[in-house]
Parts: sequence; structure tokens; C-alpha cells
Amino acid sequence: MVSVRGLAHQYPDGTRALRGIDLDVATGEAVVLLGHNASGKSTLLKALTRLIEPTEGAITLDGTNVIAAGPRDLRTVRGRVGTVFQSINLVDQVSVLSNVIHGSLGRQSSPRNWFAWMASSATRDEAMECLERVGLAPFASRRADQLSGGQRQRVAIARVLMQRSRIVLADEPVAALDPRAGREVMDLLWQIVAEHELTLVCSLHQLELAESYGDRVVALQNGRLLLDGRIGDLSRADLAGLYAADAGSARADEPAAELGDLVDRAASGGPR
Ligand SMILES: Nc1ncnc2c1ncn2[C@@H]1O[C@H](COP(=O)(O)OP(=O)(O)OP(=O)(O)O)[C@@H](O)[C@H]1O
Repeated sequence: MVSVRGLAHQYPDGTRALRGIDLDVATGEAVVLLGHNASGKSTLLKALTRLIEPTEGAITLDGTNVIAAGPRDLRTVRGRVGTVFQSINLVDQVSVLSNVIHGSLGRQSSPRNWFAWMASSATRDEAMECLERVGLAPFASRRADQLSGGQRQRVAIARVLMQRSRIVLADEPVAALDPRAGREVMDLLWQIVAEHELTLVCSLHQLELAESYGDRVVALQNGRLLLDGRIGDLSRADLAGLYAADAGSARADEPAAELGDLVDRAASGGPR
């Protein structure tokens, strides 16, 4: 379970990226986070495990008070929260198998687990099973930087399995992929989340994907939580509200056009 109250973050240059966010995500629930560029999605996802230190607010992840956690507890929390980020993802210079084994560092922090060849056979076997689940067992000994973008995200998903995470944070996991690879990665992520009853918060730019995968959708605008609901239930006013962003915090780009399409379709009662 993820519980956030009054979460705020101000960057050192004065940018207020998050302003009083309240959010609850139940265990086993998958939430899609939407919003224009610069609305605060990445900041929120990073703040949940204090990769970015919140300026104010409370965060509880599966019962742990993240804000009060000392360095040791924070390491444990981070070790148990899976991440599928667009950046900060795999260690390029080591093998795919080592990257998956790194997922176990939070629960068995043996330095042997930095490299596949040093890990115990039980750890290696478990990591191989995780790679098999994402269809990448044949790539186990390949260096991570020799994979395609879609394969890299699959490795990140295998690492989530190896972590035995209960909570997964995904920051635009398919933004850099072509539509087909993006769908494949999204299918896999959603299957694994459902199989293991994981709690997922996943930011997406593509409304099309949000419509396909997002049961519950949370939208941010200019650091504030703008709406929270089932995508099928969102009214035109809700969606149109996404446009009220101040000009300084949103760029006129493709996601804006997609949001516009949805507003138009919702207004005309046409198919989504
Ligand atoms: N390191 C930083 N220093 C100062 N301001 C920052 C920093 N990182 C992000 N910001 C600002 O914080 C705001 C929120 O950024 P954030 O990256 O969280 O938005 P986002 O919704 O994830 O955007 P995108 O969809 O473009 O990835 C933006 O105004 C951004 O310019």
C-alpha cells in the first residue's frame, strides 16, 4: 500500500514541483499517473523512496514511515520497491544476469551478489527463472548495453521479480520504445503485477496506453493532483482541466495533442 499526505517538493532553484499531493494506492492496485511535461510525475515517483528528498509531507509504503526512516531502513525500503524507470535503470557494463541478481541486494546484501559469477548457485538459479519469465534467458550472459530498449525494460521487470517487490514504480517505462515494443513491455508489466498482486504506480505519456491499461488514473498538473478516477468515468471537464496548466509548466507537444483528442472524443460521445 502507498499512502501520501501533503507531499511537496521544491528544487533548490525554487521550482515547486509538487504541491500538497494526497494519494492512496491500495495493495494490488495499479494506478496510471498522467500529466503534461513538467507536471511533477517523475519528481513524485522519485520522492516516494526519497531519491528526491520531499520538502514536506508524509509517505507510508507497506506500513513503513518513509520520511522517518533512518539510512538503514531507507535502504531496506528501496531494496524492496521495484523500479522500471526510463533512465537510472540497468548497469550497462555487467551482464544481464548480474543486473537481475542485483535485485536481491536489498534482501541479501552480500557483496557476492554484485556479479553473477560470484553469486550462489541458488541466487543464480532464481535470477535465471526471472529471466525466463520475461523471455530473456538466452540473453543472460550478454552485457546490458548490448540489448534493445524493450529488452532492457524486460530485464528491469525481471529485476523487480528478483527483488520480490510488493510495490513497483514505473516512470514512463515505454516512452523510448516503438509502439509494438511498448505494448509488449506494458503487457508483461501488467501481467506480472496481476500475477503477484503487486501495487503499481506507472507514469505514462500516451493516453492510448493509459486507456488500455489504466484502471485508475491520477493526473498531475503543475505539481498538484488534478484528478483521480476511473478513466471511463472521467468527465469532459475533468479532462479539459488538464489544459489549464500555466504556459510556463507545459510544453506544446505530442501528449498534449493526445489529451486533446480524448477531450474531443469524450465531448462528442464518440468511441474512445
Ligand atoms: N533537478 C531539478 N532542478 C530544478 N527543477 C527541476 C529539476 N528536475 C525537475 N525540475 C522541474 O520540476 C518540475 C517537475 O518536473 P518532473 O520531471 O517531475 O515532471 P514530469 O511530469 O515527470 O515531466 P516529463 O513528463 O517531462 O518527464 C518541472 O518544472 C521541472 O523543470
